[in-house]
Amino acid sequence: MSLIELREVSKRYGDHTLFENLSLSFDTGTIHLLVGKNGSGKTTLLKLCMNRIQTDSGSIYHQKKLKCRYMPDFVELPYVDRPFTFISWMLSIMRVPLDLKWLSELDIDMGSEVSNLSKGNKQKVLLYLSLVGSPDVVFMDEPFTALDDKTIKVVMKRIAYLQAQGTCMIISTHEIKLFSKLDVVIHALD
Ligand SMILES: Nc1ncnc2c1ncn2[C@@H]1O[C@H](COP(=O)(O)OP(=O)(O)OP(=O)(O)O)[C@@H](O)[C@H]1O
Repeated sequence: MSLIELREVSKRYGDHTLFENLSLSFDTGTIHLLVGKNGSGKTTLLKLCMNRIQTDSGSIYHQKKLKCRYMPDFVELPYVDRPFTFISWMLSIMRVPLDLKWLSELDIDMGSEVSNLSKGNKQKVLLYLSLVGSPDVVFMDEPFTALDDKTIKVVMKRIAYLQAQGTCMIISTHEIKLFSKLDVVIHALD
């Protein structure tokens, strides 16, 4: 049985039909890339998969007790704490142990308040929390937009590691080339 299944899902906004009877399944250890032009429905499909928005018809099945993570394309992070305090607090809520090796690999600017971090460093904090531990499913919306080349390599290594551990990742991206060495399923939404 798949972790998540979409069965004949349709979604429209007004008279704009984004998906018509779409059926997809997401299994353990698979990477799915949602690709397509701006406005083609990548974020909408992610939100449907997460049950954050309603379908117009069709159904979405989630295996019970799935550990899911979501990395949105933008979040303000208005926290006065430094990254280490913020991350430790988030991990305690998530009930996931601190992984110092993964944290050091990302090389986050630990000296500034989270709210004052650069865009790339904020994205690193979100990536840390999305890819720490052993989630069953990770949803990521444009996770590479503010990252430098070195960080992209680190993140790709982590994604490959998690895939080997059995994590399913569903990623909206314009950067298909980054995944050329990985086994991925591409969903073209144009
Ligand atoms: N809540 C909403 N109400 C009305 N229309 C919406 C809503 N959310 C999204 N849309 C529309 O649905 C379409 C798909 O939007 P979506 O954000 O899923 O696209 P996307 O592929 O993620 O785009 P981008 O690459 O620009 O991030 C767009 O035309 C958008 O305007």
